[in-house]
Order: sequence, then structure tokens, then C-alpha cells
Amino acid sequence: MKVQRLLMNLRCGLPRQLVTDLFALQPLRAGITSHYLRRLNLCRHSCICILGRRLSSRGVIACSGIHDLIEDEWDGKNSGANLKDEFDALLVCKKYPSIIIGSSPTIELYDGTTSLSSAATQSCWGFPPDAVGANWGVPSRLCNTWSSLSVSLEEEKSSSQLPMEESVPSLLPNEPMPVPIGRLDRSVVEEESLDKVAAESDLVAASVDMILDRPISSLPGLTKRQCHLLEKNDFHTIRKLLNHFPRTYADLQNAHIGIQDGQYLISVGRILSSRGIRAGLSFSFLEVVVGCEIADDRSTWEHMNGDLDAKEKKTIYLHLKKFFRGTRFTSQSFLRILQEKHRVGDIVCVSGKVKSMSSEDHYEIREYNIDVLDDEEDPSLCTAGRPYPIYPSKGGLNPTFIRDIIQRALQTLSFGMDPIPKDVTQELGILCLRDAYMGIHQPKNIYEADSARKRLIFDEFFYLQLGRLFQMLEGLGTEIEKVGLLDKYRKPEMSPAYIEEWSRLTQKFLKILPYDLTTSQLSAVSEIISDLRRPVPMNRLLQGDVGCGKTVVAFLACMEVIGSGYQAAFMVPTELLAIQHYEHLLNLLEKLDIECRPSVALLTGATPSKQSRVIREGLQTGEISMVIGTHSLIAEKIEFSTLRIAVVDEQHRFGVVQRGRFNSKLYYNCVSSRTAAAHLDDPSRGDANMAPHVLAMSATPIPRTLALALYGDMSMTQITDLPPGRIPVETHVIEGNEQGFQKMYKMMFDELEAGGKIYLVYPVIEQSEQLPQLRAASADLEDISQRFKDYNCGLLHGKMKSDEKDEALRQFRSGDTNILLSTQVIEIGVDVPDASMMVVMNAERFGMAQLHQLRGRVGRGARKSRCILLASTAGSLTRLKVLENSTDGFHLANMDLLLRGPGDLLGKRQSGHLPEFPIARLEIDGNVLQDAHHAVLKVLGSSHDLERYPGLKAELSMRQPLSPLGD
Ligand SMILES: Nc1ncnc2c1ncn2[C@@H]1O[C@H](COP(=O)(O)OP(=O)(O)OP(=O)(O)O)[C@@H](O)[C@H]1O
Repeated sequence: MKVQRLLMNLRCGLPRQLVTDLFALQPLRAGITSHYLRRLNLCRHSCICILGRRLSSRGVIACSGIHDLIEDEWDGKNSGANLKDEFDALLVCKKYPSIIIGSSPTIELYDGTTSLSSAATQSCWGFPPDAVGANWGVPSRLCNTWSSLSVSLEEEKSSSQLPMEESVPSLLPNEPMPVPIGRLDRSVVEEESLDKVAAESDLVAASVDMILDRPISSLPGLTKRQCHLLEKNDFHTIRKLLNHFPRTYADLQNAHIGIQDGQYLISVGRILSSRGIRAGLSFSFLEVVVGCEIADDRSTWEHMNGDLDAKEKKTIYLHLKKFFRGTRFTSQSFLRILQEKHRVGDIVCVSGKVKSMSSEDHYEIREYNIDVLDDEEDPSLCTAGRPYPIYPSKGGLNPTFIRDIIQRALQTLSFGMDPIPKDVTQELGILCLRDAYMGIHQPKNIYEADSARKRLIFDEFFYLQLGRLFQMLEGLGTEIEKVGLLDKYRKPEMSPAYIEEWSRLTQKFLKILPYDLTTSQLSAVSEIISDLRRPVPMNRLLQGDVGCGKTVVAFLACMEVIGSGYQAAFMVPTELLAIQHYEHLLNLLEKLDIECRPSVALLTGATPSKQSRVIREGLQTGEISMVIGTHSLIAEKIEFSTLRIAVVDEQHRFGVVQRGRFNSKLYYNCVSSRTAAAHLDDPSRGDANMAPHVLAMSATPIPRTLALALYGDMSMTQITDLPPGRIPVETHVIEGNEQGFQKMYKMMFDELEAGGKIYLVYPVIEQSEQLPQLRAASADLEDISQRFKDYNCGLLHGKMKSDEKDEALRQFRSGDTNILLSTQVIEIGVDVPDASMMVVMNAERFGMAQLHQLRGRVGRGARKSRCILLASTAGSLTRLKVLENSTDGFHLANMDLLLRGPGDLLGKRQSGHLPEFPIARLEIDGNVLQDAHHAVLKVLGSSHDLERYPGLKAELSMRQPLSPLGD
């Protein structure tokens, strides 16, 4: 009776088949459990119990149905009694708290027809016997690297160490072979072959779901406490755990070729001392000295030959320092706690920028990471030549424990668990899912780690696009429409609107421009205008390198809608840029006849409230045709009369949500704008309630298909050429020593003498005690003014009031100031065409993409321009030299990858220019995205509703919705 009640209550939202099975007390099918019970918030453990197999401390217990479960429960309590009817459902609920009787909401599910073969069912809870390809043997001694540092370690073993040899029963006897790597000819793989693998995916569906989404408690050998710890830190499932990727990899052989000042070093060594030192009344510091054995510089040629053992070695000493200000940090107890955080003798991996100290082979690192590696018993430490994964810390979990538990989880993976059809992975030459997880966590070499990263990135892009296109297909009624949509993505069509078809206002605006548009500017405008004519909202990305002239293209698009009696909004990320665009547009419009001149307003956070109220009213009534501003344009109180286009400049700074807010800004009003009567081309506006068109602009070099990932169904227009007469900026990388500064001052003098204008860019506004090596804009103003007495200097930074900033830029533009000392506030969009030189102080502090953007502030006119990158250390010269040799944004993004190496790319992105994927970097992983796009079209082309790929469908439903894009 009570069992019936429990099942009744579980029924909400369950597919019919599952409920039938439950009522009939039949053994249940694995596919059903994975898809549906999870949606009722039942944790896997609970599901297992209901569905017939349960993991307990005794191992895997097989129950053939709910009968067995009840018997099992009852036997445990009341051995021998035959009182099943009196089994208390509450008992189950108490034991498995995620079963909430009677409170499960109805959940939208796919239809319940997904069925899985019995073979798949069998594989559910077993671990394949041969799942671990890489066998990490346990050598008897630590590798040679440690020999000279062999201070014996305490024998103490971490409680987190897990037994490695535990045998686990297997229910999946025949594992498919691993997918071979190698790119095949795409055309060879036809869609029919996908059909063949569809059946295989049925099996896979169960595998991936059952393997990756098992609760963490299903890992053998875990104690209750460890399990609780992991769950507390969000590692609820094997998937969650395996997606905790290494932050970087350490080279345990410390194969550095010399060490240069300012170099970012990752080194492994042993802690020699740890001291908390009181250095003043309110000042203390921690100093940890780590001794690392590295290859000696003098034997560099041997290193080149790869003969590491034959090389001479020497010990270097890294002094890790952390400073504390305040009297409370000087107490003895604090200092003791501080120094006890690090144990002398521990083997650690240290990373950070080094600075040489006065004694030879001693280096200081101030901003550092330190990770304790395993003790000498750890087999992975000794696997010579293998990159050693360094994991990001998580909720205070011991890194050794994280590493151990991940290795244990890897052993449960099987080759057949990949939901992506084998033909797709083979065609694209990417690893299978199991190899990717092995490769990222236990790479044999850095190339394997890189291939693994590629596959995982592929998945990020693949499921993102699959989800989007799948949803779009679902929304379409007929097969023809669906085929049409997929075709659109296969070959995006271009039907540009010719100049004669542009509105009269747009044509007039084109005529008053002081220059001719370049070919790609012209075709960009045509493409956009043709989109604006359609009765569906445009979603287009306008992309082009710095200074290629995107703004005027966007202005023309605005003129087109204004010419048809609508309004335009132009949103930019900074006030400075808003003012610049506003003034630029007003200057251009002055040349138009007054009667057809649109009214343009500027609205930023700094607009006085009275004026802002007038502007708001103007927008609401339609008096104002175009508004340029910052994010205040999407404030709730702003209402438009007939907003038809929203231009969003440098929109990586804004997210999907902000862009979407324009959609709610359409308050159609029959009163057309003031200018309408004068120049309306299209007075019959049948599409009045349509959401506005969106034109996003970006200067970040990204491949065409990346738009799909970033902007969903966004189309993309690229400006590929620069305005004529532009001379490439000449870049000089100079070391910032005394000699370097003198050279730089001389170049500045020459430039000023020749009538040029100079930007001096600084990493910080004020001098900082913590980072005394950084030059600061405010602090340098006096010195520069003294040095260049005959010239005027100005200052511009983010802390200034908006009118001060505006004034500083205005003076620089007009020539009242000749040198502008500034921070990176000028990075985006600032346009002073006759600025002819830029000097970047502490250039190594800036990312490559950022320097490329900064450099784009000069060379915007006909004058030959130069950019001087001053590097504080010799070590950073190599990276900066890349900028000396190239002005191509795509090339620079790729070089950035090569210079940093794949290991460092697993961490969070650094530049802040683009929204974050867990591990993908959009600037450089565009080709992977392209592959993913191709694969998605292929898969959906062969099965619009994914019915042939239940594994993919299940995986898609497991993944998070598309939320992280930029918001
Ligand atoms: N076809 C052209 N011929 C000559 N000059 C042009 C042309 N198009 C634009 N310009 C000028 O080039 C400069 C740069 O244009 P704009 O500011 O639009 O570039 P952008 O692509 O927005 O650059 P950024 O990404 O740096 O903001 C401006 O001074 C603009 O007036």
C-alpha cells in the first residue's frame, strides 16, 4: 500500500513507460532512469535503489526491481519476516532525503519513447576492466631531479591518500577500441554513415550518462567524510570532478634554459625554509625559500639536443615573499601561523615572475602560486618527462586529494562513452571523450594535453551550437523550413542593397563624408541595409580591425532607419567614446540641409538630470531621431517612440542580456519623428511592433563562425581593408633601462619637433608601494613636463570627472596639448587621427590583444606613426617583439597562444575582452568552433529532432543552458 503511495507521488512528470514499469514493479530500464528520475530531483543513489541496483559499502548489489529493494530494506531491519505491505515508504525517504513525497513538480520532458538496448543497461553501473589506458607505474625512487635535494621527508601519509588497486566488478565486457587520431577527408564521410553510428549512439547514450553523471559516492574506496567533502565543494558527480581541469602543468625536470629577470617561471623544488619576519612596527612579511634544481645555462646546447640527464645541474633559490601592513600582522602568533603554513621539506611547484637578488642564483617572487606536490611515494611525480597537472584550489581541498580522486575517477571511464558519433570524431581527427579526459588529467606530454584540450573545447562549442540550432529547429513547423534553416547556416546568402536602393537620407549622408568609403565599408553598408529592409529583426556583428572605419558604417545604418521615420540608438562602453561619436556625427551632419538633418542627442551617466529628462521626453515623443550614449540607454526609464536599430559598439563589454534589453524598448507611437515628414522614404510601416535590429561592433579579430557561438544566430559582416593612405605603425620594443629611456626621450623630441602628438600610456594612475616598478601617469606628469618644457602635457585617466576627461581629450585633439599622459582609458575607440606616436610604459603588463588595441590609437591618419613599447625587463622582450613584427590581429592572437603554451590556457582567460567559456579561448579556438559548427550541421541534417542520437539528446539536456555568454 505504502509503496503504491510512494509511486503515486513520484508520478508527476514521469513518462508513462516509467510509471507503468514502477507500478508493475518491473525491472526498469537504464535510459529511463537517467533521463527522468534526475528531473524529479532524485539523486542517483536514490534512483539506483528504486531502479534495482544499489551501491553499498559491500559493493554493487543487484536488485531486479522494486521488490528486491523492499526485500533488501526489510531484510536489513526485520530478517525473515514477510511483511512487505507494511514497508514504510517514509523509510526510503528518510534514508534517501532527495525523495520528497508529493512535492515533485510536473516537468516538461521529451516524449518517453527513448529506449535503450539491454546491453546499454548492463553497462550502467560497472566499471570497464580495461578502462585505464595509461598505466602509471610506481617507480622505486624519485626521479633524478630531486636527488640533490633529498632531505628525507616525514613518513606521514595524508589521510586523503586512496588505495589505488581496488578491484571493481565489470558489467561491460567488450569495450570498443579507441578512436584513431588523424584528420580524414570530410567529403568521405557521408550522412548515411552517421545513420550507422546512430545505433551505436544508443549504447553510448547510456554509457556517458551512466558514467559521467554517477554520483561521486559511487567511486569505490571513498570514505563517507571524503564523499561529504567532495559534495560540499560541488563535486557531486564524476563529470563535475573530471571537469575540474588542471590550471597548468609543471615540468618536473625543470628544463629551463637560463632564467631571465621578469620571466614567468614554473619550477619544482623543495621548501628549505619558511619564516614570518617582523620588519617594522606595522610591517611584516613571509619568506619561503624553495631550492630548485635546474639545468645549468652553460650546457644549453645539450638541452637543445634533449639530453637532459647529460647536462650539468645547479640549484637556484626562489624567495617567495608576501608582505603585510598593519600592526595586527606583526604579532608573534600571527607570524608563527604564517610560517607554519609551509612545511620545510615539502616538494612544491612554484610559479610567478622572478626578479634576481644580489646573490647569484637567488631570485625573488612576489606574486606567486605555490602547490604542494605529493610526497616521494607519489608515482606520478616520478614519471619522467610527463607534465605534472597543477589543479586550481577548490574550497580548501587538499590538492593531493583532488589529484588522487581524479585519477580514481579516470579509471571508471570507458572508450564507448562518447555521445558524439564516432564518425564525427574520426572525421575531424579529435580524441574520443575518454582519451580527452585522460589526456587533460594525465598527459604523457604537453601535446597530448593540447589535443585533449581541443576535444573538450570542441564539446563546449558543439553542444552550445547544437542546443541553439536544435531549439530553432524545434520552433519550425515543416520539414522544408527546417531544411531551409540548416541551409542558411551552411551557406549564408548575401543579397546586398545597392546604393540606389538606400534611403535618400543615407545617400545624402554618404555624399557629405569627407572621404570615399572603402570597398569593404561599402559592401558592409549594403549588407546591413538589405537586412534592415527585412521584416525580421537583424542580428548582425560588424567586425574589423582597429581603425578600419566601422563607426561610419554604423552611422550610415542609423541614417537608413531614420530616413524611414524610425529612431536609432548607439551604445558605447565609455563616456569618452560616446562624446567622441556624438561630436563626430554632429560635425558631419552640419553639412546636411537643415530640413533633413536628424536630431541627435547625447545621453550618458554624466548628463545633468534636467537635460536627461528632456532627452527622455524627446525619445518618447519621437522628437529625437538618434541617441548616442553609454549603458544609460538601456536604463528602465528610457522609452523610445519608434526604435528601429540599436548599434552596440565594442559589445564584448556588454552581454547578451544588455543587448536584449533593447527589445523591451519599443513603444510604438503613431506620431512619427520630427524629421519624418521631411524625408520619409517608407511611410507605410506595417512592421511597427517588431523588435529593433541589433548591430554589434567589435574590433577583436575573431573568425566568422565564432559569431555563432558568441551571438547565437548572428550574421557577420567583416571589414577587411583599411582606409587608403594608411601607413602601418612602426613598432619599437625597447628595454626600459637608463639607456632605453634616453633613446625613447630622443624619439619623442624628434616627433614633437616634426609636429607630432604623443600618447604616453601607463599601467597605473598613482605610484604604488606594492609595485614600485610600475610607472604611474600622475606621478610622471611633472617629470615629463619638465623634460619637454616647450610642449604642453595633459593627463587623462579613469578617476577624473567626466568633463575633465572630455576637456583633456579635446585639448589633445585641438593641439593645445602635445603629450597626453594616460592610462588604458584610451584603449577603446579613441580617435585622434593626427596622433602620431604612442609610448607604452611597462608594456609587459598589458596583454597582446590590449597592446594591439592601444597601438590602434595611432596611425589613424595619413601621418607615419610609431609605437614604442618599453619593457621593464629583458625577459619580456621576446613576447613584445611579436608586436614589432606584425600588425595583424589574427596573427597576434595565434602568437599569444604559442608563446604561452597550451598548459597555461586551461586557466581562466586573461584579457577580459571576450565572454568566458570554461576553457575555450575564442580568439584562438575559432577553428575548433568551425569544426563544431560543421559537425552540428551534419548531425542535425541527418536527424532534425536528434531521435537518431539519443545519446546526444541526453547529453544536451544535461548541459547547462546557454547562459554564460557574456553576462
Ligand atoms: N574610407 C575612409 N577613408 C578615410 N578615412 C576613413 C575612412 N573610414 C573611416 N575613416 C577614418 O578613420 C578613422 C578611424 O575610423 P573609426 O573610428 O570608425 O574606426 P574603428 O573601426 O571604429 O576603429 P576602432 O576599432 O579603433 O574604434 C576615423 O578618423 C575615420 O574618420
